[in-house]
Amino acid sequence: MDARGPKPVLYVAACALLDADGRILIARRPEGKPMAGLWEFPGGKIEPGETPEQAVVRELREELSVEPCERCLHPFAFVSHAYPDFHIVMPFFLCRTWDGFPQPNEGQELAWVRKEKLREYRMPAADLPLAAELRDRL
Ligand SMILES: Nc1nc2c([nH]c(=O)n2[C@H]2C[C@H](O)[C@@H](COP(=O)(O)OP(=O)(O)OP(=O)(O)O)O2)c(=O)[nH]1
Repeated sequence: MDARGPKPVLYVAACALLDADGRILIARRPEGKPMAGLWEFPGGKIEPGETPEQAVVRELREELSVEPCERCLHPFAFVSHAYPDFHIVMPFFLCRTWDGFPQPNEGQELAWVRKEKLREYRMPAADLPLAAELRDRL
């Protein structure tokens, strides 16, 4: 807490789609959004009443026209990170099976990246431990 009072806590759910070659899908946050230009894992805010899995399924559908089945989402790690203005809590899933071919529905750039190469893409601070976990544990 500081003079401005407690920071809001933001609950976000995200997912690494893994293709048959072991590459990971990342998306570049479009202009106009907070953290524009940084590369992130697909996902978004968890809405009231949603489970993290439901939030991931909804966000993948909206952002990428991809349909994972909920049971194909495997919990992998979670993030708890203090940004200057908010605190993010982010359950993070792996998914190897989905329907559809990822489309950049929100004008975002997409990239399929090998885990060793993730560090070459600038990511939000909260994602850095996730990129390291993917490198070490996949
Ligand atoms: N989707 C996603 N968001 C991340 C990651 N890392 C990270 O710090 N974030 C932050 C950025 C945002 O402050 C927040 C996600 O909010 P968002 O704006 O993408 O969510 P949303 O799609 O629900 O957005 P909106 O409807 O409010 O525009 O979490 C990540 O890997 N993926």
